[in-house]
Amino acid sequence: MDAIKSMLSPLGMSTGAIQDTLKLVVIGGTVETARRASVSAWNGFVDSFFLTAHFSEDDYPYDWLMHWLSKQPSWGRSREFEITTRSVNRSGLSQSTTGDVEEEEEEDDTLVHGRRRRKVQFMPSLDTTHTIYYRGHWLRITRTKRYPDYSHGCALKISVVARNNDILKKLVLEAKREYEKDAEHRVHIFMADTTYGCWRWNGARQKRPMSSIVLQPGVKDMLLADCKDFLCSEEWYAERGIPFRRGYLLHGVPGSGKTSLIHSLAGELGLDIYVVSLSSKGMSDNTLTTLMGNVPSRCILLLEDLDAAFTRSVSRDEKSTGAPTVATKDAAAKAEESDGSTLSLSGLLNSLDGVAAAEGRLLFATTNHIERLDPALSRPGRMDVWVNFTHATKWQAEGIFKCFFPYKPAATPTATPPSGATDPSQQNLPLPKRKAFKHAIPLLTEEEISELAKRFAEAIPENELSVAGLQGYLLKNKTRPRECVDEVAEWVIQERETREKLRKEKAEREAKEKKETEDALKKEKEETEAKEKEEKEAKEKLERKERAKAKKPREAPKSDSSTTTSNATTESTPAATTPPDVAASSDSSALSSSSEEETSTGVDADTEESVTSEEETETKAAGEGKEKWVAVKGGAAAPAATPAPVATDDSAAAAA
Ligand SMILES: Nc1ncnc2c1ncn2[C@@H]1O[C@H](COP(=O)(O)OP(=O)(O)OP(=O)(O)O)[C@@H](O)[C@H]1O
Repeated sequence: MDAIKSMLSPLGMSTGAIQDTLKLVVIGGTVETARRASVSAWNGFVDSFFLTAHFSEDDYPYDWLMHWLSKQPSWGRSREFEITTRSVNRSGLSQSTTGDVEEEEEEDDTLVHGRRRRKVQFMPSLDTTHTIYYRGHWLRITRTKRYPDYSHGCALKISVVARNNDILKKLVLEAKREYEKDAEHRVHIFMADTTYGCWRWNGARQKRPMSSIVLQPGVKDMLLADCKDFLCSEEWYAERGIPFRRGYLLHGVPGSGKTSLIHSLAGELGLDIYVVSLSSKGMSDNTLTTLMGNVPSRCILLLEDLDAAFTRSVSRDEKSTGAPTVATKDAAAKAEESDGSTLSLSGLLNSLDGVAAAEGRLLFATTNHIERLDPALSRPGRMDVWVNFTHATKWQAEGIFKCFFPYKPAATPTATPPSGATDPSQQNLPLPKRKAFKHAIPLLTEEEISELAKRFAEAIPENELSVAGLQGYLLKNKTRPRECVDEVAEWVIQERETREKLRKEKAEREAKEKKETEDALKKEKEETEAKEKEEKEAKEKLERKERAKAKKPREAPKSDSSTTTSNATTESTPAATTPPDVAASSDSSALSSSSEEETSTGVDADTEESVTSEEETETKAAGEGKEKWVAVKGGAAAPAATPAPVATDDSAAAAA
């Protein structure tokens, strides 16, 4: 210290201030060291005594626990929140604090300016540790972000002081049970993410009752029974060494209920739906194989619009065969370049039943054009059950009418359904009990609704209109059942007219497009031919020039000797030796020299003659012409004009 003092004294600093600074540094350092030591001791304690479980947002247990936590009163008392109006877990169930939003929940069904009022939800904020008491243990719960730069990718960490992990198992099982109980009215949809080759949760939809799907008698029951039978026959398949997979191909006209049936089946069987669009951007064999390998064992895997996978066409043109024509091959190549899609048929087949393909899933594929499918794709083993969907039959029309108009509940409920209507979709639906019915629908008796449904069905032509079309008409008239039946014949006529008009427009459009394509092709052909002709001519010229060049040195001595005699003779030499092609190729120079001569001599015909025709030139070189040339040039402006033909020849030779 004395040494420091003696060192600093010449600088004029007070030793008291230095001492105080040093003391502060020492004290600060000690405190920080103590803090760090205590943190690491605590972490060591936690690590050695706490059991810690991690839950990733990508997986179901995270959802179960978030749902379970949202119901815990202690979670509700937490002092730090994020506020959101979005559903925060896969079930779409509210992630709300208890108490705070009950009032909001009561108003859930009210509409404000025609829109459903949004529910505000409170979410536990990130990186905050919450403590919850559960079955005699204190749970420390922290929600963290796995990738700070991305909005997705949260994780949950739960630590508890316990001797074994029984308490955590109980917690997860309880959370799962509660989640499934609350989510039993929903179907979860997952979409394929081709960029990362993974599945993304896309939403949870209300289950659709099977009775709301109207198909020909027996079809729904057959499918449902087949799916149920498959799901409980794992051992049977294993014993026989058959891969535990089943495929269903739903094909037929658009708007006939293919997708709706799959949704409904998923609800009935309690399965989630994993949707792959094979024509989506970036889809490749590898991505598809990874995706297919990652579907859970019990689920519905849906391949939509199977026929569009390889034509890469978004159009569902009925006339198109889907066969890879030359044009479509080019288009496919271009599409491949632009969207990076490299899916091949063999890649698809491998992903469906290769070694890496998942087992236990129900594969559903839909297509509007079964004739376009490769037989390998639709063979048994890949597609075991085929169902054809047609336009609406009278039976379907009657069923869908009954689904739309509920009847007035009778004082004594009628136990027996109308004769021949064992299918629930052919039974009149009673008024919904759960909520007050908001639409002003005149309530008719069951008999009247049945009667109206029959009349409605009679007016609908068999196998001509889509069920989706009928649904659209009924939706427009959902509060007018009687008028709906009275006006249906008129609607059918209108529909036919509209379809006819659309068909004509389409035909015209196609004819126009065809003509445009043909014109474009014709023009292209003409252009190509003209170009080829030009090239051919240029080539010929070039050959002639080369020939001329080769000829020139042989005649050179002649001209040399003539130069000694007169200028005129010198001029005549190139004219005589210039082959016609050279003359033609150097038209411009010839013309320019001619015009020069023209101005100087007023005679050009002879000059042109001298450079345009081989025969003439040769004749002239031999006799008369030569004389004529000499006479013109020599007479008027021989010295000035002398270089012109030479220059012409030179430039032609230079060009050659
Ligand atoms: N058989 C049916 N029973 C009840 N509703 C149906 C039926 N067919 C179609 N619909 C109704 O029509 C609409 C379209 O049906 P859906 O999407 O299931 O048809 P799709 O055959 O899958 O059509 P696409 O081939 O164009 O995908 C849905 O709203 C559905 O309610």
